[in-house]
Amino acid sequence: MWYTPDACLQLKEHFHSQVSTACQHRNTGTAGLRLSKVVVVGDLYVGKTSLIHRLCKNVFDRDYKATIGVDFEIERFEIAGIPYSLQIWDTAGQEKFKCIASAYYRGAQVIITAFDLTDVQTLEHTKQWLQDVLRENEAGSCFIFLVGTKKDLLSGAACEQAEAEAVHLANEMQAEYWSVSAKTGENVKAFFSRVAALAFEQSVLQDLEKRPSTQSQVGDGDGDLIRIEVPKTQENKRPPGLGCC
Ligand SMILES: Nc1nc2c(ncn2[C@@H]2O[C@H](COP(=O)(O)OP(=O)(O)OP(=O)(O)O)[C@@H](O)[C@H]2O)c(=O)[nH]1
Ligand SMILES: [Mg+2]
Repeated sequence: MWYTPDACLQLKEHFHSQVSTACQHRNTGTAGLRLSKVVVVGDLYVGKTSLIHRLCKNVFDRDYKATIGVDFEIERFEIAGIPYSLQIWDTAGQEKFKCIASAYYRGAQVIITAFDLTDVQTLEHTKQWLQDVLRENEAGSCFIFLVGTKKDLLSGAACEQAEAEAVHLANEMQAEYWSVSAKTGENVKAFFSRVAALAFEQSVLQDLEKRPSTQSQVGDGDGDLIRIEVPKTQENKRPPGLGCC
């Protein structure tokens, strides 16, 4: 299993009843128009850029090109019939670029701490990466994921061992654990679809809370299964002056 109940913080299969009702009535307010900010951090060479490029461009490049500072991609999803987008910030793992990248940590709704499944040191460093991002955000306001990359390079006992250590650390970090391969694409869409679903639900709930109380009483107590489709089209935008030397 790519993620286990042990490693999963949100075991529920359904949206909050208010959210599913709001979706049925196409009454999700401005939530569908908003972008959720996702920040991806982790040591250099763990595969952050490769993971994002697999999702957004469906490509894999064997050659390493270090990210300089930060870069971002926007990926559109459709969740319970409502369009929803993630703005995914790809940060540099190299120490010398850390001060540039950390300027973009603020306002993260989702934090993805990535490590290389074949390099245990990169797992050990994820706690520090997480602390750095949390320092710039309100405590308890972010979904946290621990993601093991390069799953294609491990199998059998070595894989089980690495995953067990990761699940243990994920529990300490209050993070949900996933393992992925940018090379084969394994779990990449499933993982980001889950990220999008959780961010979407939170955004809709926040939107409903802001409305007058009579309007927010729309729940009928029944939830809908979370249904997500990753659309074929996407739009990639880059901030001026970023993502290049
Ligand atoms: N086999 C395998 N190699 C991978 C995978 N993901 C990334 N790589 C390779 O690992 C190297 C580093 O990948 P990047 O995505 O550039 O790493 P990064 O974390 O963005 O590195 P920085 O930008 O320096 O922080 C590249 O040579 C990739 O081809 C994977 O899933 N499987
Ligand atoms: Mg990179």
